[in-house]
Amino acid sequence: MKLVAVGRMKSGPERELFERYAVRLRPRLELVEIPDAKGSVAEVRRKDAQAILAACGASSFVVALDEGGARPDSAAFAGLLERWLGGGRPLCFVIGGAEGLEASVIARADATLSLGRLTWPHMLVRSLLAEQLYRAQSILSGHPYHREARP
Ligand SMILES: C[S@@+](CC[C@H](N)C(=O)[O-])C[C@H]1O[C@@H](n2cnc3c(N)ncnc32)[C@H](O)[C@@H]1O
Repeated sequence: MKLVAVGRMKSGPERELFERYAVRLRPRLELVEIPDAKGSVAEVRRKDAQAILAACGASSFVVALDEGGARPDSAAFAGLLERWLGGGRPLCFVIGGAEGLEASVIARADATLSLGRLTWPHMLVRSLLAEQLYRAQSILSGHPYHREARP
């Protein structure tokens, strides 16, 4: 699995939180960071989009993290992840930068994923995604990390 994300994560609490979950993931999660682009909002989004889609590759199953995307609960996300991994195409998650994702990325994406309607800082989205991937993996393997306590 690959995570293509805009910006470089410095060492510190955000990186530690991401790595806490990322190191436990199987298959491994390869992080590909796209350097911040310069220019107008439209230019930044276009440059980001080109770099993101090139990093994912033409044959990948692309999942774009987007506030307006699909909102599965964690159990449903685990089911989706199982299906995506079993689909035979390289799986590539995508997180935009401060200016967000260009519409071309959403259009190219094979699936979208929302972490709720609130806007999260893009560096934090990496950690949230890594945690949900770990939770999904735990659900699929029957590991007690995920507790289904709601009635
Ligand atoms: C700071 S946000 C960009 C906000 C920007 N104004 C926009 O309209 O997209 C940076 C990236 O984090 C991700 N992101 C932020 N909040 C999210 C959420 N609630 N669900 C899914 N992805 C989110 C998206 O990939 C977004 O492109």
